[in-house]
Amino acid sequence: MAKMFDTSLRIDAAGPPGIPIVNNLRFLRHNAWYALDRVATRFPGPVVPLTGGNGSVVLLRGEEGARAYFTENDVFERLSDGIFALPKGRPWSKMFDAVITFNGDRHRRSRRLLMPITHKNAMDHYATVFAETLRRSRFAGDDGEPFDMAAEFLDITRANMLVCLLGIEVNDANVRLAGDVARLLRAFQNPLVLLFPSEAAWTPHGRWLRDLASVYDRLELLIERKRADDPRRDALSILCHTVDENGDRLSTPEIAGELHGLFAAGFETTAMSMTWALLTILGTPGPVPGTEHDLDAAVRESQRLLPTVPFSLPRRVARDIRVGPTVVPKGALAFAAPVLEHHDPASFPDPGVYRPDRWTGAKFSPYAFLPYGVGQRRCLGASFADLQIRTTLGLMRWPSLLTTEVDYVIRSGATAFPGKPVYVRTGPHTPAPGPVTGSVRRLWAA
Ligand code: HEM
Repeated sequence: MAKMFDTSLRIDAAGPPGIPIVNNLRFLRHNAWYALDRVATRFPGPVVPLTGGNGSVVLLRGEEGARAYFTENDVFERLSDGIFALPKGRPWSKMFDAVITFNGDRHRRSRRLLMPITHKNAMDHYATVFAETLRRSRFAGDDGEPFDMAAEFLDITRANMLVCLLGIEVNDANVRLAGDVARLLRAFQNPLVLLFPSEAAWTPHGRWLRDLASVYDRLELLIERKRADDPRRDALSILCHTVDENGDRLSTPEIAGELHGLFAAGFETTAMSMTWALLTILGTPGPVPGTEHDLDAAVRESQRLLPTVPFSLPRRVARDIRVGPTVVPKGALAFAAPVLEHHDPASFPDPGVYRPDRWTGAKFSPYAFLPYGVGQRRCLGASFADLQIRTTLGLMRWPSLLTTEVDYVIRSGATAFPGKPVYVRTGPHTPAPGPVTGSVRRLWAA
């Protein structure tokens, strides 16, 4: 914690001054919108000291800021254990042993050994699974009963992760395993789990450690079985049988950590990207996408307008670095904000307007459109997610939108969810819904 509140870090960025500690507390009291609404717009340069008055938490923005943030990986280091400086070597540490938290050579090695899971042969297999999962979903029914599209997409992506990532069928025990994996990370954000680290079985922390051990036991058992089995096209089998040109391979505990990370990074994000895409398609008057090209443009435009990961995963600044006129101090906690870049009128004229045709023949800077980040740390599952979104929406008969008041809520500081269920109905089409209202309109203006 101490590092996050290092209000002694000096920074000289043009913009209004502030009182260091008061501003740090004010920043924490608000949700992430605070940075957008109140702070970022008041600082003109590529470096925005989010806490005002000191350099403990900074936002890097614009072409110059985003380029430094996403390409200077040896300076902007991914945090290994969330934003809290937790002690190392504890039972939970294995949860952070994955490509998503590694830096330097360790990061490069993990990425190299994970890459085969997105090779073409595997992707062809995944596409077949995605189509089959959609066929079994409520989107393929026509009973006319309303259902929550976000919840249904979560079921769909969970099933796809079980079959494509772990290579196991969708049954009760495996769905429970997926739920337990997802809960581990959520529990880590519960202050009761973190602040009272008693290992007694009845405490939240003790329960969490027990759950953690049980999840990792199940994953390691699965890995051992896959190693003994013939190679197959699911990602876990590929990882178990991948040996690089130097004879290097991931060990069983390493694969378990990676599976946890891949699941945590890919399950809710993909479901919410599909939710925002379907919402913008159904909630915009006019024809729905009729061709692959139209759908691709609609998905990109929804990812631009309502990004599922509006703020990047935080980095710690490893040494002083100059970005534009400002020196970002060593020790600062740094963010980039794809949502701000996506709404920069210099890159996207009328940024609040949903306009899929802006993608036809257009070329945008890789630092302006960042749904998956960019550079050496770009989302490792981006092609898996893209294929899943386009296969699922591409094969769907469009339902009707019933809920039109939708809030854009950032949960756990990372993923944007609708605040409440968003109901749709399949079957014969009902009249077009009224205009969509709610806090999504702060980004989706017209
Ligand atoms: C639409 C769905 C998804 C979105 C919007 C998304 C977005 C992101 C973003 C923004 C980052 C961080 C980039 C950065 O801070 O530099 C990231 C990293 C990552 N994502 Fe995704 N992601 C999605 C799906 C997936 C899937 C399906 C998987 C796995 C199967 C996955 C695995 C990862 C991993 C492993 C990283 C860390 C990469 C590294 O640090 O080298 N993601 N993702």
